[in-house]
Amino acid sequence: MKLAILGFGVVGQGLAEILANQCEKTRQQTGMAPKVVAISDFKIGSLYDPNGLDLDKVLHLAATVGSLEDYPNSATLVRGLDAMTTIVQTNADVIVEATFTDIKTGEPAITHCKTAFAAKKHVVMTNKGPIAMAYKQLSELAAENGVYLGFEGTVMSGTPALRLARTALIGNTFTEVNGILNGTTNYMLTQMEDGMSYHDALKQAQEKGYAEADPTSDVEGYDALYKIVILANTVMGEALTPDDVERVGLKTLLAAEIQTAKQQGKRWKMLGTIRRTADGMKAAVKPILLDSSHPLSSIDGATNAITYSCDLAGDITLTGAGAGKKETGYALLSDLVDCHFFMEENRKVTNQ
Ligand SMILES: NC(=O)C1=CN([C@@H]2O[C@H](COP(=O)(O)OP(=O)(O)OC[C@H]3O[C@@H](n4cnc5c(N)ncnc54)[C@H](OP(=O)(O)O)[C@@H]3O)[C@@H](O)[C@H]2O)C=CC1
Ligand SMILES: N[C@@H](CC=O)C(=O)O
Repeated sequence: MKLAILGFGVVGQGLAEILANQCEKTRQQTGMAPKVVAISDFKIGSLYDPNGLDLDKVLHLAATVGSLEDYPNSATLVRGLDAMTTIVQTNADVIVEATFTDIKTGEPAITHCKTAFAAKKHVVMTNKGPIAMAYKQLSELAAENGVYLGFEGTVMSGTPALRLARTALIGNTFTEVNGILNGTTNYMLTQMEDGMSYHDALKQAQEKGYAEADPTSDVEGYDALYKIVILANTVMGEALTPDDVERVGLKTLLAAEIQTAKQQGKRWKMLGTIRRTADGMKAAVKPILLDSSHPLSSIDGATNAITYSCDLAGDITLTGAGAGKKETGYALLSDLVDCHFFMEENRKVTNQ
């Protein structure tokens, strides 16, 4: 399995660290042996070696100088390829899409996916744009081209919110889904309850790698809105679009309201909701005041939680990290394992 990583920020480096240091167990359990052949990043630079890159050297340069310029030259090393050229011209068979989530168009990541599929390459991604804006089209294109499309990390990072619903809970109809789906705002709300200012709480969330490159996406609720759209499309089988979701940002809440609620044993949470109603699907992302008895009221910090209301299995709540370097890197690893099994299955069928 030869990987090209597009976007080498928090998440791309998170995956690379796991592959460099903690992948042996996965190899023993699954037989998967991934090799990173290319990295393409606006900020840190781009490298391609068809024989594989030395991840220890790459990660050291990223951590110390923030640039790949000093990576040692070799006869096979190519520098400076942009994302599209990396997809088309390298020998990678799996594209890892970890670039910027554009909340208006989903581009250029949608084009990255389409280009990869046309070149018969698999895609795993944490970028929410393509799945929120174009899931149906992309999943059909992947199937037509016989390639894998993985997107577990787009909702709740390394906590398997999508895989749980799409595999373990199969056969249920989800009547309602409620979740705390944005780590940044939940972290901010938790800090603000203890008196921290909005700006300091946001700054900390950014420093910890939770926030989007443009944190407006987090605080105005667009990031959670995208996740609601992804859940509706991929888990509930409903073709919801971003325009169908009511959205209210965190800024509408005053710091005093947050602290007063806490003194009354209540908590404000940015809640994402999708409900099947007699009038169709109703979806929203907004701050809601929860009683302490509510199953989502105790969720602190960058932790996320989701409750699936299932017609057969009842209410099932899953809690775990909603953002973070290692956690989101792990989400990509879990998709790579799934992709490895998909590739193995294809190989068996081809050899029959
Ligand atoms: N951080 C997290 O916990 C989570 C993040 N995600 C998603 O994963 C993706 C990556 O997030 P994260 O690593 O935190 O973001 P970062 O901003 O840390 O890293 C993204 C990197 O990609 C580069 N980049 C952007 N566009 C391109 C492009 N077209 N070609 C090459 N490089 C590009 C950026 O460069 P520059 O800065 O110069 O633009 C930056 O270096 C995002 O889509 C995010 O929504 C999903 C779940 C959790
Ligand atoms: N910015 C997002 C990162 C994961 O999707 C968040 O804070 O949850």
